Amino acid sequence: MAASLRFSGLKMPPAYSFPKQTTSLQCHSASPTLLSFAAFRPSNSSILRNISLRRCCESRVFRVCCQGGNVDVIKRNEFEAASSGEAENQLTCVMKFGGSSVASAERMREVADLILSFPNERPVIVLSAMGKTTNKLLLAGEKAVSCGVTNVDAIEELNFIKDLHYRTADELGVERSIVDGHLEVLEQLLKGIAMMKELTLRTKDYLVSFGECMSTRIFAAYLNKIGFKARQYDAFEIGFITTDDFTNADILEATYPAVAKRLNDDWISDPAIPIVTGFLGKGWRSSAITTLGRGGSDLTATTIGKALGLREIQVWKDVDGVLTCDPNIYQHAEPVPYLTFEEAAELAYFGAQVLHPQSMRPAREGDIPVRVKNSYNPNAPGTLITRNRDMSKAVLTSIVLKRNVTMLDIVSTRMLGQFGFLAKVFSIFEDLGISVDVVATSEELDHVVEELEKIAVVNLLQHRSIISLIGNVQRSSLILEKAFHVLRTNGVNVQMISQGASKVNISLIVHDNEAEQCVRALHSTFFESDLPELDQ
Ligand SMILES: Nc1ncnc2c1ncn2[C@@H]1O[C@H](COP(=O)(O)OP(=O)(O)O)[C@@H](O)[C@H]1O
Ligand SMILES: N[C@@H](CC(=O)OP(=O)(O)O)C(=O)O
Repeated sequence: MAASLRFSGLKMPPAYSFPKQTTSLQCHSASPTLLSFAAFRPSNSSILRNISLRRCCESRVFRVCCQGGNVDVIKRNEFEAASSGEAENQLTCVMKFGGSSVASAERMREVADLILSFPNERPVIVLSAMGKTTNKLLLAGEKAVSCGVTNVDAIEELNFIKDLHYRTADELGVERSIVDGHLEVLEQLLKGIAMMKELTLRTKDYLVSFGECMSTRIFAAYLNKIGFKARQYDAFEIGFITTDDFTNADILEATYPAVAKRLNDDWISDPAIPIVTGFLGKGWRSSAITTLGRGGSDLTATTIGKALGLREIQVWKDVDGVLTCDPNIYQHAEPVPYLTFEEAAELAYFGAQVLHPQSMRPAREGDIPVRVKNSYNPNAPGTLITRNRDMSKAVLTSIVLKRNVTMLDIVSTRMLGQFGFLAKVFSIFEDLGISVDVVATSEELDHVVEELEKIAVVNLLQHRSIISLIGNVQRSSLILEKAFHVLRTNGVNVQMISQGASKVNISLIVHDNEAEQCVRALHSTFFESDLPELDQ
């Protein structure tokens, strides 16, 4: 079993023997100077080459990564003398490129140039499917359900996908055979769906997996062709173990040591840039391919970052970082330079498409900084997400809109405050498997309403939006004062307000048709005009 140990700088013992299979050690201190004496020495010099000492940027953390063996605390200069040159060979960071970054041969070339423009990095690369391939695969599957087996080869999306991948291989000068097999099996799978006239969640996950399996094969082949040794990995073959919740699986703990071992062992025995499929895993009971939910490649990247104890996780997108609001709603959205893991998680959870909702968890647990960068504009500084940041000047960080939410007004038919009423309400949602702040289909809601009407008067209000104000809730009075002033002058009636338990989020519910206008007005007030001094 791999272990991850953590010491506070002050409490760290002068010498300590770590258990075998230790993969990651972290030393935290309030003062960076205390850390100058904190370093580690392998008691067995044969494992020296698997050890590295790193200072995490922007945080006062030194991280020592090793692979098995006993390690003792020693003075930093001793460590440096002992390990000089050896740590040079470790994998250093993870770079994830989303669909928009690898949408064509030209984009793949640019991404390769970008990766190679960091000669000091030895990155693990995570790729999503090319462009809109995942959507096209799902559409092809839906069409296959009703089109009849003989018509499968005429499905427009199937032909689009074939053409895109063959053309990309041709333009990059790699063999078409790299994706031939996958495209053939994909067509067979669609025929199977047509035959069965059904598309289960399990089949959906297998179906969409072709996107990542092909993009990574093409990209790895291209890097090899231009002289940079790369090795393709299917995540479901290297230890990404998940729950069996098809289309929305969770990563299980066993993933971390398994992935670390496989990638480290291969890197040590035969170094080649690892190119890993994002988004995919293997169900622990079913052994079938699972997916981590839409946008799940971000989670693949942060999982690898934590597993290997890397210095940094980079997610490369088509925008200059996390922005102050969705640029599709308001074009004057600006990049947010710094975020905490908590803010980023909240932002993603409440619907900002830019990050997968679960992706911050491994980064936070491993205390690994996440940088959101623009692959179309690599010089832009992007957003740096870390455990802590200076909040002294922070008011609002970002405004997030989640549309098409249904609001349920539930009034107890029994005496107000009756014991167990809320517990009963939530158990109804739990029994029906519906997340309270996630959009449910009207069919599901019929069941909820039916059940709730046994204990309450229920009023169902559809076409609502949640506007989440992510920021410094120490300043909540100022935020609310400003927000309500803006909304009132725009004639908007707020239908509900709640402050998240995480204390970085205030949510307002408004009618769908007023929501975008609200976001724009709130953005102008909070980001385009002066706010009062924070100590007032
Ligand atoms: N607050 C936000 N900040 C940045 N981008 C956002 C935000 N809200 C929505 N987006 C959208 O998210 C997109 C980037 O996310 P995504 O499509 O998942 O990228 P990729 O496929 O490259 O991983 C942007 O193009 C932008 O349209
Ligand atoms: N291809 C998957 C996984 C993913 O993360 O994609 P992207 O990085 O392009 O959002 C999806 O479309 O959901």
